[in-house]
Amino acid sequence: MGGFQQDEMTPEQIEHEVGLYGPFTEVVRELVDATIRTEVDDDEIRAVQAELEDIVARLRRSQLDGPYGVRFNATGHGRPWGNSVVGLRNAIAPPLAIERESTGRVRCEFHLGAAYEGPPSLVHGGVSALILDQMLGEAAGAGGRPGMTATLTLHYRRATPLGDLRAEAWIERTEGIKTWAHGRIEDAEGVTVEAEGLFILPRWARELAFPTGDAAETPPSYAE
Ligand SMILES: CCCCCCCCCC(=O)SCCNC(=O)CCNC(=O)[C@H](O)C(C)(C)COP(=O)(O)OP(=O)(O)OC[C@H]1O[C@@H](n2cnc3c(N)ncnc32)[C@H](O)[C@@H]1OP(=O)(O)O
Repeated sequence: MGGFQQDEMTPEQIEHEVGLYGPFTEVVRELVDATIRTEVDDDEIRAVQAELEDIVARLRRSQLDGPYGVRFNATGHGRPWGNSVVGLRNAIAPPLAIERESTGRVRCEFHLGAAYEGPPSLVHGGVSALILDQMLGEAAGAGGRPGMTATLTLHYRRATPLGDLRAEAWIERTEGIKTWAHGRIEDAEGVTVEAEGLFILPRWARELAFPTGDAAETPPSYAE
C-alpha cells in the first residue's frame, strides 16, 4: 500500500512546518465556520468569493499530485497531516490532539462547531463514527497493535451536542493480528456515544512485519 513515506525531515524542519501550516490551516477552519454562519450581504459574498478564487489559484500553482499520506522521518516521527481527524494540514479535521499511553489508552478533549452539525445543534452521527474510528485505531496503535478497521459498531446512547467534548479509547483484547478496541464520546453530562471495533494488521503490513510468517509476536507500531 502506498501513502507511507519516509523522508529526511529534521526536528527543526518539522517544528518550522508545524509553526507554518498549523496557523495557516486554522484560518481555513475559521473560514469554514464563518462561511456557514455569515450573514453579510450578497455583494460582500460575491466579493469574498472572488478573493477566495484568487487564493485557491495561488495555492494551486504548486501542490502535491495526490493526498498528503503519512510521512515519517528517520527517527520514526510520524506526520499524518492530511488525516481527516487529526491532520495538522487538514481543515476538515477538528483536529483532535490525542494523548497516548503505551498501554493502549488514548484520550482527548476537543471542540466541534457548526461544521460538524447533523440534527440542529447536534453532532452528525457520521462525525461521531469518524472520531471514534480514529480514537479506537489510535488506541490499537498506541498499544503496539496497529491495524485497519475491520468492524466498527456504534451505540448512540444520547444526542451529542456541538461544543466541548471529550473522547477516550482503549484496547479491550488482542489475538495475533487482531485487536479489539472500545471507546466513547462524552459531553459534560456523560457518555453520548460508545463504540467497539476490530482492527486487523493487514496482509501487506504482516508481510513487512513478519517475513517469516510468525504473527504471534507483537507487531511493530507505526504510531508517532
Ligand atoms: C497508529 C496510527 C493510528 C491510526 C489510526 C487510524 C484510525 C482509522 C482507521 C481506518 O479508518 S482504516 C480504514 C477503514 N478500514 C478499511 O478500509 C479496511 C478495509 N479492509 C481491509 O483492508 C482488509 O479487509 C483487512 C485489513 C480488514 C483484512 O484483510 P486481510 O487481507 O489482512 O485479511 P485476511 O483475509 O488475511 O484475514 C485475516 C483474519 O482477519 C479476519 N477478517 C478479515 N477481515 C475481516 C472483517 N472485515 N471482519 C472480521 N474479521 C475479518 C479473517 O477472517 C481472518 O481471521 P482468521 O485469521 O481468524 O481466519
